[in-house]
Amino acid sequence: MKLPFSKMHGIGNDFVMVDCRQQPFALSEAQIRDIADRHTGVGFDQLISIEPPRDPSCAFYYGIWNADGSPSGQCGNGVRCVAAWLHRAGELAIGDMVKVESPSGPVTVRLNGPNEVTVDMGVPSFDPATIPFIANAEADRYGIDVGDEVLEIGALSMGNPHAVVVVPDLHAPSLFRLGPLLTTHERFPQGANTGFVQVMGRELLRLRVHERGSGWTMACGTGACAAMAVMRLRGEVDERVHVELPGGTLTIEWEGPGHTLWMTGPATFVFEGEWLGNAPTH
Ligand SMILES: N[C@@H](CCC[C@H](N)C(=O)O)C(=O)O
Repeated sequence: MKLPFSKMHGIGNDFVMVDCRQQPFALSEAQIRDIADRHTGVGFDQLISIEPPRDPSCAFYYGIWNADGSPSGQCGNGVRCVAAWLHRAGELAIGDMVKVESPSGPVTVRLNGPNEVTVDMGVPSFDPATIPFIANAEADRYGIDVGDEVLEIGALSMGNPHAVVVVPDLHAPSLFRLGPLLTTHERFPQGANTGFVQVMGRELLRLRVHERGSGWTMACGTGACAAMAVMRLRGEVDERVHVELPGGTLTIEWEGPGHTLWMTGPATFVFEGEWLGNAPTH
C-alpha cells in the first residue's frame, strides 16, 4: 500500500494529512497506529483526512484520529492545518472565509496568510451531558476524586471533551502523574483532554495538555480554547487572551457564554511523503 501524505504542524502539535477528496478514507485503526509510530512510522499526534463534505453547506469534511487510532470530534491546531493545506491544494485563497465540517459539526476558517489561520471554533458547551461528564448539574467548577486527593476542575466540550485544572506551577512533577489519571477518569466516560493552566495575567495563560489518545503534546488548540473559556467564565481573563504552550502561542477571543470563540495561530508545512505500508518490525 502506498499512501501519499503531507506532514504539518500547528505550534508543534503534528499531523499527517491525507488527501481523501477523490478516494474514500480506508485506513484501519492498526494502520493509523503504524503511521503514528515515531520510530517505525511517520509519527504524528493526529492523522487528518480531507474529504468531500457530508453537510452540503460546507466546502470539505475533515476526519481526526489520535496516535492510538481512536477518533476525535475536533482538533483546533488541525483545522488551521486543514485551511493551509486547502490553500496549497488551490482550494482556498488568502483572505477567504469558508465553512468546513468536522466530526462534531461545521466550523468557519479564515486564511489570513499562507501560514496563519483564524477559526470560529463554535460555542463552548459546559453541559455535562454534551461533554460527556458525570455531574448532577452544570457548574463552572467541580471537585473530582483523583487517587486520594480532590482536584478542582472545569469541564467542557469544544467538540471534544476537556478537563481544565488551574495550577500555580506548570513544572510541578505531580502534573505528569495527574495528566494521564484525569484523561482516563471515570467521570469522563469518553475520556478527556486534560489542560493544566497557569494564569499569568488577564491577557496571558500558560498551558500544558495531556491529550486523550496521544499523550503529552507540544500544543492543543481546543485545549487552549477550553482553558480560556473556563478562565473567562470565572471572570479571571479578558476577552482576548494569548495562550502560551510548549510549542508556541495562540490567540483566543471569546466574549462569553452564548458567543462563538475565535482562535488564531500558525499552520506549517514540514514535508510531503509517501507511507509504504510496512508493518513495524517490533
Ligand atoms: N490536538 C488537538 C486535539 C486532538 C484531539 C484530542 N486528542 C481528542 O481526542 O479529543 C487540538 O489541537 O485541538
